[in-house]
Amino acid sequence: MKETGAVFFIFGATGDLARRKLFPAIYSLFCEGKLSERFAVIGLARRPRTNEQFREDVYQSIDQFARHKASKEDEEWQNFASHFEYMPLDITNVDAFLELKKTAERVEGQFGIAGNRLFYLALAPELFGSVAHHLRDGGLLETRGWHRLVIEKPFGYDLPSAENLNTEIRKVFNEEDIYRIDHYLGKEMVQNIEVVRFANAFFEPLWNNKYIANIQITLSETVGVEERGGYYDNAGALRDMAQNHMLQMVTMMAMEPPSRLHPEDIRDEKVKVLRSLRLYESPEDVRAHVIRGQYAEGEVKGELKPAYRAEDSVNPESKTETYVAAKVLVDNFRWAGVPFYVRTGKRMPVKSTEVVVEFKSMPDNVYLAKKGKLQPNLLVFRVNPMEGIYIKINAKEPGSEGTILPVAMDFCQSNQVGLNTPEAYERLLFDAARGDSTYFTRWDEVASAWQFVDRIAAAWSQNDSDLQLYPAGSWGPEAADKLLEEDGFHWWPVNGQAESDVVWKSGRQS
Ligand SMILES: NC(=O)C1=CN([C@@H]2O[C@H](COP(=O)(O)OP(=O)(O)OC[C@H]3O[C@@H](n4cnc5c(N)ncnc54)[C@H](OP(=O)(O)O)[C@@H]3O)[C@@H](O)[C@H]2O)C=CC1
Ligand SMILES: O=C1O[C@H](COP(=O)(O)O)[C@@H](O)[C@H](O)[C@H]1O
Repeated sequence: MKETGAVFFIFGATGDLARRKLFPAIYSLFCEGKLSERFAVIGLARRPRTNEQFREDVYQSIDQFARHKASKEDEEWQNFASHFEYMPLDITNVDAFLELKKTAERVEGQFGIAGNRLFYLALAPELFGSVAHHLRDGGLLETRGWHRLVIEKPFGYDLPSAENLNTEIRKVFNEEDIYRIDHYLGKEMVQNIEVVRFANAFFEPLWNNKYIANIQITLSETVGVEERGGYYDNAGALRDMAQNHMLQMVTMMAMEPPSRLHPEDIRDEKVKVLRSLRLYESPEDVRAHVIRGQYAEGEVKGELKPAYRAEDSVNPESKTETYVAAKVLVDNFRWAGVPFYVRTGKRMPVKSTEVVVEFKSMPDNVYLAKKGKLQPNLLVFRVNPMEGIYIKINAKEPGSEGTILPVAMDFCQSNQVGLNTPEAYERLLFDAARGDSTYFTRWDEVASAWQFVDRIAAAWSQNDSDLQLYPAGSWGPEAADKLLEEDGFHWWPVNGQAESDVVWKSGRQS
């Protein structure tokens, strides 16, 4: 990409995603020398903007959200900004795409770009299909370089709508040129799961139902629906987080080692996991294994927050879930009998993404006869906000006669490797531009995930009496705790909460 350059077409350039994630990501790539001088960004949306106004918008977004700071006076900033152009365009109007073609050719001439084009759809999903057709009909796919389509989630509303969307897009783009974003796959520690699993002799041999009791995945957020009430009230936590991010994290934890580090080999292994998910058989089965909740008024970090139903653009009688927890089973040789407990919710007490692997306890042995608390070993991937790995083991209490204490080995990547690791969108944009689709979801993954989720949605649509309200700032409905208690487990605290039993941290005795 660096040699031949590329034009990034950002559809939805005046929107929230572009402002918070995409412009800052492009700026970081620029600052780190990952873009050559041969790049240009064409921002596209309906509202009028001059190039100067657009560059000011980009500056503000970088000032607020980028990890590299910019100064308007700096030559570097001015150089960067000169690569940005804006063109007002209504996606529903095919003639506008003929105009866009001319703009693209002019910009490519100006920066010496050889015809590579990356079309990023930061748009409402209902517009995805028509953009693909209009790109073709407007002649934007006629250059000699590559043409890639980056699509935001959600990819469809259910399996049939996802199939329709896919059919439309595939009329124009080949599967290998479609990059379906799941930004969790761009997170450093999610990518690290593979490495920790497959590059460490003391994990891989234990990574199966003989040694692992359960796996817990938590994606908790303190925010509510913010300005996205209209979208969210239709989607809910199941479609917004579980169908994509949550199930993708299950695949990273459960997949077999790929035969080669090739995108298709890795995605082949991930899709096998999705196909092995046990589908809930009936509405009763769903009710027994999937818990849904919706936040009511409550305090988060000492601040009173309104109920979900009082949020902007949300139906005041909405039955949409803002929390979902489930017991998921992966029916294959490695994972038979190991529950994956997953949960995600808005307005939780902390923002945290964590994966906890709980190992089976040692059989009754001489140490159990001693006074102490033998706890299961835990391996924790801390994805967000701090990045790191935490391992909990049992050890002798110093100075005692064999009393056992749980101790922690805590590798905090943010402290030890350095803060400021690339944001997910930086990695994913860079990968899309260089043609690496490893951390994008292939169509068969999307389809299998919908197949699993559709059973839940269908059961929920029949009867909503199981929707439980939870106060904002709590950990969600109690039924989610019972889900684990019935199996003799409990949720492990996230973000290092309740670590009073930990005596060693970062390898030092405290
Ligand atoms: N925001 C986020 O945090 C996340 C967003 N996403 C996904 O990213 C996508 C974009 O989300 P977000 O940025 O929040 O949405 P916004 O509503 O903030 O932005 C939508 C953009 O689309 C443009 N647009 C709407 N209709 C048209 C049209 N007919 N022709 C041209 N442009 C149009 C709007 O500009 P204008 O009105 O000027 O035309 C605006 O720039 C969605 O698919 C969303 O699900 C995914 C994960 C997180
Ligand atoms: O895709 C989405 O993700 C965000 C949470 O992302 P994170 O990187 O901050 O953990 C969520 O708020 C949003 O509802 C959802 O659409």
